Amino acid sequence: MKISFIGAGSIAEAMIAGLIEKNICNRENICITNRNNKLKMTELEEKFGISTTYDMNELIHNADMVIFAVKPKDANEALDKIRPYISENTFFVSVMAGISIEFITDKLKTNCAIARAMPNTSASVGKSATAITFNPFASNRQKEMALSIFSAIGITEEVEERQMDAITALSGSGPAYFYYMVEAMERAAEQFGLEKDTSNKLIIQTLLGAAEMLSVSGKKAADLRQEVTSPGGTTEAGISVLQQTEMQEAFVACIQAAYEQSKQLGIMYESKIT
Ligand SMILES: NC(=O)C1=CN([C@@H]2O[C@H](COP(=O)(O)OP(=O)(O)OC[C@H]3O[C@@H](n4cnc5c(N)ncnc54)[C@H](OP(=O)(O)O)[C@@H]3O)[C@@H](O)[C@H]2O)C=CC1
Ligand SMILES: O=C(O)[C@@H]1CCC=N1
Repeated sequence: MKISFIGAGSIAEAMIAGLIEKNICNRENICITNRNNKLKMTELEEKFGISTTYDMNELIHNADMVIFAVKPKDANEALDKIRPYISENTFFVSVMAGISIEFITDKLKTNCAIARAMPNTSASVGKSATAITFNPFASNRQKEMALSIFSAIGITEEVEERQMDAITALSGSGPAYFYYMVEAMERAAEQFGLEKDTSNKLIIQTLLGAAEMLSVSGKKAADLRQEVTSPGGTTEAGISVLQQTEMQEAFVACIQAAYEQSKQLGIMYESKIT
């Protein structure tokens, strides 16, 4: 199988790391390009043993899947660049936030198979939570291929395209919310004068353990929280501060803002169709 990437940033690199770890295809059959950052190309060649090229024909020709991973603001220019190399046989997989399949179809001017996917950077360790949707030109074989590739680097849910902005806000951006919370825990640990290595290990294991409990216990988050919260105890004292500061409301507003921004990215950059 040949998988090509257009865009060599955070998400492409996370996906490649995960795909290589799972031995999905020969390293040389993963090919990648970026706009002009040659240093990054060399770095990726050395790190992963994958192929790099600025020749769009080489990149797209015979690729079973072309994964499009540029920023929404660069979509117009990048789609213009690759249009001459796209045919009805191309399977185009966009991971861009906010940008619709309709926009991509209009830009590519070809009835090729298109998937819109939203993975996250935990793909790098095989733990992405990916949502995916397909246009009507995607064959069963192409759908199965995309599902198998994304499932190799995490879990995959097939969804309707109208759900993509919400999912982008929830699980696309999601890892960052947890990292942000960990940053706060690190600050607290530092203020207590705890040894950094020790506190980091404890924080990470706490996060992993809580995620595992949510995954396997079959209990709701609210019930698991109650189990930790002894009346008159430490957790109650801590959580009451989070309640006073309306932390849950802030979190909901955070995800709402990410959702609005995903919609806005579509409105902003799709209006520039040329
Ligand atoms: N980061 C994340 O967690 C996630 C990101 N996404 C989506 O993935 C996309 C990429 O995000 P991310 O990886 O963070 O972005 P980065 O900024 O890290 O990388 C963007 C890449 O696109 C390349 N690029 C820009 N213009 C062109 C062009 N005309 N032709 C070829 N390559 C080009 C850049 O090349 P150069 O460096 O040479 O300019 C760079 O390699 C976005 O649309 C984002 O919404 C989706 C899920 C998660
Ligand atoms: O922040 C962003 O726009 C991208 C999309 C989801 C995660 N990162």
